[in-house]
Amino acid sequence: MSESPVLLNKHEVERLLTYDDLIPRLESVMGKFSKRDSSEIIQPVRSVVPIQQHSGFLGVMPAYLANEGILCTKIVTFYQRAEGSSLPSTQATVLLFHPEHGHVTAIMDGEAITAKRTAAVSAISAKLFKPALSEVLCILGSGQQARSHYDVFTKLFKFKEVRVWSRRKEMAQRFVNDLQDPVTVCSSVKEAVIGADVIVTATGASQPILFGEWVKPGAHIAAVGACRPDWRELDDVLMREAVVYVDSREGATAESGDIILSGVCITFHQYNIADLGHHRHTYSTPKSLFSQAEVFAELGEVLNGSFPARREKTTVFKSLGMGIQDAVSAKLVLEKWNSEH
Ligand SMILES: NC(=O)C1=CN([C@@H]2O[C@H](COP(=O)(O)OP(=O)(O)OC[C@H]3O[C@@H](n4cnc5c(N)ncnc54)[C@H](O)[C@@H]3O)[C@@H](O)[C@H]2O)C=CC1
Ligand SMILES: O=C([O-])C1=[NH+]CCC1
Repeated sequence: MSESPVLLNKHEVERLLTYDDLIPRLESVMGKFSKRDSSEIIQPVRSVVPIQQHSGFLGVMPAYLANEGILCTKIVTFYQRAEGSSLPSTQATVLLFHPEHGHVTAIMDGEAITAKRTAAVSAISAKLFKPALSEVLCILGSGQQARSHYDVFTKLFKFKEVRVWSRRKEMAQRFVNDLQDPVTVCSSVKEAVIGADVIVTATGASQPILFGEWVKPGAHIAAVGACRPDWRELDDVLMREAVVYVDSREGATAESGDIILSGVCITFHQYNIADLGHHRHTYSTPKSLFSQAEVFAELGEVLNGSFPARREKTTVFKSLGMGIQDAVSAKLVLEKWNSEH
């Protein structure tokens, strides 16, 4: 009979998962994923069940990494919370399985994994795409992701100034009060982003909050929120002017409102020639005046050398989150735990 699974709470996962260990594993797995070798990695696009009555979603994120012997799934819920709600908007549990026998080997908190792996992947994007001279970091949002992004970005890079903006100024102030180093609290998004070299968007917004006209040419944007096809954080100007990188092309096509909606401007009608008394033919005019923002490459395609990092341009890394990122994180946590027991 199989042994009982190891159970690890948020505190344990937070303690065991370090950015120094995590970043090289994420770089390696994302590079491999982008080679699309299904004998090595299988990761379908996340299945999402809307919880309409409560403005929430349940997502299931499985992944199998054959060569590393990792079989995993994360189960995550995410909600659009009312302003001032004390409930977390993202909650998750990660399960590791024995790939050969199929039983569960570990059940662990997924909130810490989600916060750290997402921020670590954004930091990898910044390593590759941020301008060589990056002095100002701007974080939009003041929740869990904002905090993990602050932690890893200030650990890996040296900024002269860090700015934060949140919907309610007191939330940005509370965020800053928890930190050791000085951070500027901004009253508007515009004030926060003007002149910034690196911008993190980590909000629950469903309409654009970051406008291209405010963004310094050559800046890098790590866009973490807007994980639904009808949600956005970034406007059309920014999406069309920037070189756009994504974590997974399939995920971006299915889930990123910033990409999917970026071209939809004017919709023309379809009409049927039979209406005009001729033979029956359906004619349709172009659906939109502008074409959609193009995805230039996956982060993994840059990591594995198939595409360049266009650091000289304004760049957007559109992150949606991937099961493989959770899988390598969970494996790392379990390895560390095993080494202590
Ligand atoms: N790309 C990825 O892999 C992941 C993305 N996410 C997404 O990142 C975003 C942030 O997640 P958490 O930090 O966990 O949430 P959180 O609830 O801890 O923080 C959300 C922040 O967004 C702000 N916000 C909410 N609605 C807003 C609006 N309409 N306009 C402007 N600001 C608004 C809140 O005031 C708060 O500062 C969410 O959209 C979440 O779905 C979360 C996990 C992974
Ligand atoms: O990757 C992830 O866990 C999530 N992305 C959007 C909400 C949760």
